[in-house]
Order: sequence, then C-alpha cells, then structure tokens
Amino acid sequence: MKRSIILMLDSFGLGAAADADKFGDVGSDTFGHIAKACAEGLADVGRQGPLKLPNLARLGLGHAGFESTGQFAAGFADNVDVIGAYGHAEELSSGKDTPSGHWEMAGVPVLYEWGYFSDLKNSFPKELTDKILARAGLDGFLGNCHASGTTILEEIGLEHMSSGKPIFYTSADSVFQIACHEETFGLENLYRLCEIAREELEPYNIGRVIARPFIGTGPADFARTGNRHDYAVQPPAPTVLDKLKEAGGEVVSIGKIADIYANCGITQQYKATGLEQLFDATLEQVKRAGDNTIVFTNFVDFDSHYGHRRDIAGYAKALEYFDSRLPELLAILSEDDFLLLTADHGCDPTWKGTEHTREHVPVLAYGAGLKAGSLGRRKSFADMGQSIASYFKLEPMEYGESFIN
Ligand SMILES: O=P(O)(O)O[C@H]1O[C@H](CO)[C@@H](O)[C@H]1O
Ligand SMILES: [Mn+2]
Ligand SMILES: [Mn+2]
Repeated sequence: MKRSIILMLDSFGLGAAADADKFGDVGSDTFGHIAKACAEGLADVGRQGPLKLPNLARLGLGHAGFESTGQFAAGFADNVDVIGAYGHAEELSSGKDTPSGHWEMAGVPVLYEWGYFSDLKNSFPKELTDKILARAGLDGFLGNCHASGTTILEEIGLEHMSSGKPIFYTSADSVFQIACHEETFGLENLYRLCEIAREELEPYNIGRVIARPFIGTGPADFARTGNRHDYAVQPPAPTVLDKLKEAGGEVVSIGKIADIYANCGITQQYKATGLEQLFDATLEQVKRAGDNTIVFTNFVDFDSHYGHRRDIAGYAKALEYFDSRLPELLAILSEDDFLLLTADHGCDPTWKGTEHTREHVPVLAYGAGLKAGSLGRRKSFADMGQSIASYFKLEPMEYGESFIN
C-alpha cells in the first residue's frame, strides 16, 4: 500500500539561504535562533529551558540543521540514533511566500515575479480600491498600508466596528488582506468582499487575497478566528497533487492546504483550527487512508501565531507540543508509507520586523524504503515533489531530483 503523509510546518526554516541577501535575511535561522534563545533561558514563558524535540531529532532535524548552517542548534548534537533520511532544501522560487513554498515542494517552483504592493503607506492604487468598494456597495475602507495583522486590529479595529469600513492591508508578501469583525461586518459579507477583490486583482498578479475575520469588543480582547480563508491563484502548472488525483489517487487536505493550492489536485478536505486539532485530524485521516493517497497537513500556527508575532517562547512551546504528538503518528504508519516533514519558508521569531525569512527548509523523510542518513543540500524544494512522483510511480515532474528510487 502506498500512502504519503506530508506535514508542513509552516515557516519552520533551518538557516539563511545563499540568496538571503536579496531579502535582507542574511543570518536568519528560525530553528537555530529558537534553540539558542531556549538554551539561554530567554524562552521560559509557558515552557522551560532548552528546546526539547526528541522525536524530530530522531528523524534527523538536528543533523539537517547542522548541514544547513555548519553548526548544531543549541541542545542538538550528533549523539542521536537517527532513524530518518534528513536533508535541507534551497528555494528556486523568486519569493519567500506560502504559495511559492508549497507549490515548489509539490514540484512547481514559481519562477516569475509576483506583483507586490510595495509602498508602506497608501499601498493600494485608488483605481483598484474604488472598483472593489463600488462592487461591494461600500463607501470607504481603512488601513491602506503594510501592517502586522494583530497590531492593525489594536489600532483601528474599533474604528472599523463603528464605521463599517473594511480594513485593507498588505505585507512584503504578494497579498491583499481584508480584516473585518465577524459579527458587526459579518463573515459572509467578508468572504463576498474577498471574492470581489480576488476578481479585481487579476491584472495585478497578486498571489493571495486573505479574509482575516476577528471577534471581540476592543483592543484588549480582539482575536482573529479560525475562519481565515485564503483565495490563492492557481499554481502555474500541475503539481504532484494534480498528477496523483489524475491517476485516480486521493489527495486529502487538512487545514489550509486546499486554499493554498486553490483546490487544484485536492479530492477531500478537512478544516481544523490549532495544532492539536490539526494533528488529531491528521491521525484520523491517516487511519482511514487507503492505497494511493496523500494526506497533507499545513500547521499554520507556527507561522501565524508565533513566527509573525515574533513570539519565541510560543514558537518553542508549539514545536515541543508538535514533537510530543509524533510518536502517535509513527505508531500507525506501515513500512511502505512515505512520511515527509518540511516547511515552506522561514519566519525567524528573533528577526527584525514581522515578515518571513529566506531560509533553507528541512526535508525529513521516513519510510518508503529510505535508509537513515543524509540527503544533503537539495537544490530545490521540488526534490520532494519529484520524490513523491517517483514513490507513486507517476510521470516525472519537470523540476526536482528524486531521493527515492
Ligand atoms: O500579520 P498577518 O496578518 O498575520 O499577516 C501575515 O500573514 C500573511 C500570509 O501568511 C503574510 O503575508 C503576513 O502578512
Ligand atoms: Mn507559510
Ligand atoms: Mn506567513
């Protein structure tokens, strides 16, 4: 029986990439810097002491980090009995965003430039926002800037509630984000507005429109909800998910995966909010999965709750929780299954600003006849897509080199 389980630890980078200078990210290292802060006692909120990830270490995380950066992350050493095949990968895609990382991992790098709204203030062309507002029957909007999604709610969330004007904001990513209160503005109204924006953004080559619903009564208790919805454009070519679907296989999306691939190549989807629910849903779907199935989960919290929020202790605690659940998954895998743990970009919580960081990502592979040991530095995330194609005996992808025979 052939089944591939992909766990995407959103933003869990493994050290700056060779081209990090183009992004202002030289020296960034999501994993290494979290481990360092933990070892120095600087991440003792809700957890304590050195970063402990024994199960990820057995899959080769510490070793992959060593090969990526030239040094073991604090608390990780080579005296671990590694059971997995481990490596790290460089990104071919031009951007350090979520769709680029996911699509490349599935065999389709993004070699063109996305459109960006690069002005920090007055970020959106008036022509564009006028069209969106007219179609939505709204007489104005707030924001119009680069922002952190939680900070902007503290600043203008109340004004949004009293005026009924949606909050439009962006970031260094190719995104158009709309934050609205779930009750005063309404979730369905927000989704409708995002669909209009998606259509009007067509000429701007923007990767994603993101609905950012929130609840609460004021800055002290505003909270974004799990009803976030991403409206991505379609990948530029069929990914390995499309190929497996076409060949009659099942591709099970858990969490944001279906959104990120614009539903392309997905045959079943399950929503879940938070690491615990996402892990539970993954286990449930792995138990149900038959032959020729991919179960693919995006663990978004690492990125959205901790990386972008520059919350080092929160990130460390989340990693430790994730690690503690891994034995449950390993226990239900059979020898033939192909487990892959990776990331889509970095988001170093010790770094300046609130954006992603251009980093290598881990490639932790287990099962599928793979021998324990190093896979080295992979030239593209697409090596994972190519390996999945090879594992399922699909036509080879255009990009990537398989590490599975
Ligand atoms: O600050 P928040 O709203 O979490 O936004 C972040 O999340 C977006 C999509 O992942 C990124 O582009 C970044 O802007
Ligand atoms: Mn991401
Ligand atoms: Mn992000």
